[in-house]
Amino acid sequence: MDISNSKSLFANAQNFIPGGVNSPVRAFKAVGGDPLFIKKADGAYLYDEDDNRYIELINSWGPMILGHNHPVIKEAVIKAMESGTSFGAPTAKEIEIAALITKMVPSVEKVRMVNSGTEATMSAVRLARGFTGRDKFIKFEGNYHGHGDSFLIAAGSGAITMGAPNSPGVTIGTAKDTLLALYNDLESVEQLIEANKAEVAAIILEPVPGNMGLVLPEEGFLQGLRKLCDEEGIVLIFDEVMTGFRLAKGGAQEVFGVTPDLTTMGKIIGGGMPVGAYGGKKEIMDFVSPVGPVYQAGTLSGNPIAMAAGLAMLQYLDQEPGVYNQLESIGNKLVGGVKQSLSKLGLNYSMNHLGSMYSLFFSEEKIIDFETAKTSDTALFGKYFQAMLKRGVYLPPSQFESLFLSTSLKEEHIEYIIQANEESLKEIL
Ligand SMILES: Cc1ncc(COP(=O)(O)O)c(C=O)c1O
Ligand SMILES: N[C@H](C=O)CCC(=O)O
Repeated sequence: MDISNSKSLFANAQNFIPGGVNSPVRAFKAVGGDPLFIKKADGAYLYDEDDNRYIELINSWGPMILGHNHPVIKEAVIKAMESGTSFGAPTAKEIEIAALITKMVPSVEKVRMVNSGTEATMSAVRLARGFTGRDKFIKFEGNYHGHGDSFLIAAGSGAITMGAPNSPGVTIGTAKDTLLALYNDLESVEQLIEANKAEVAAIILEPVPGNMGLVLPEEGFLQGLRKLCDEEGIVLIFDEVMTGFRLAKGGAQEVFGVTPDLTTMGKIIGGGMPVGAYGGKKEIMDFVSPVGPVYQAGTLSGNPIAMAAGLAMLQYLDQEPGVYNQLESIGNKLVGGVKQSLSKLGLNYSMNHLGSMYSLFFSEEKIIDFETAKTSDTALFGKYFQAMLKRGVYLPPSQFESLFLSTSLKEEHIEYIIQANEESLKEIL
């Protein structure tokens, strides 16, 4: 495969951009080789600067749930562009999207739009602190909530991929208020709460973590957290930046029937534009400025182009019959095929799957948390990644990320991926 244009662009990019990329995981450091520079994308495909075509299994890290360049989103963006790109003033579309979010995610009674998932999680924790008058919060090892200082402690995603789950630059003062629990381990949470009685403002978690590879909550874990929060006056925050509008209209909270106090959203909510949001109970959300004392603002928050894209995306997901069944069926077929190949080849690698998200771990352990995720053979994952790429399948370039499927994957794509997966496994083992 000729990737000479990507190679020379990457060499040049490194002169002007740290590591040549605007987000670390894109640099392919964990899997070797040079990153591909992407020229365009359409439906299930990405095209690089050398005109190679790849089937998409990242989908911009989740947002492109309908595939790329979907006509509904494209038309909404073009139409919005004709009226100007930013006003810094309220618009009618902001009410429309906020109302639709509250309909799709009933625990969200009021919502504030921001520009990224990072802003959403930072703002939600600040709000929980302001609301409770407490300073500390609990997060889980291997969960990723964006790059806010207080989250870069035992963080998943690019942080663990780059070998820096605890980032320099985060002060001891900040870090001391982040308490670390073990995912799927209620006892570890109870101990932290006991040791920090009446000091914990919030528990924040990815209800279905996708940033240490995909991990599923064990029976009773989310319910147990809800109970603890109720007993201790702690704000329960579900970070649904990945899972929101993906696992179901109402996200992981709908799938597992557990209601958080606050929810953070991102990715799909912007239809591919930079959007995040946080929302939840009215009594908590009314603590946000200008009605309440907790400050949070944004020059481009609620940007009209971004709102048009997000609204078109959410309306489609809300109204198009069978869209989540379609995603479920794509996921089941693909994962079923990959599992068949694993057993045919006598491999016991672990797979976690839910709806349109899955991860194949190069580990024979059941992956239930950060410790077990880290048993994966990341060097072997790197070889697998390259073998798939060579066959035109674009995976997340890290073992510690989930794959994201889109409705644009048709039968022929699924069959091709299953075949490529089997050939790749044979090649690397
Ligand atoms: C669960 C989760 N929370 C927060 C974030 C941060 O979102 P963003 O990258 O839009 O800042 C991400 C992804 O990066 C995420 O996966
Ligand atoms: N896991 C991250 C977000 O979901 C990956 C995106 C990034 O860090 O660039």
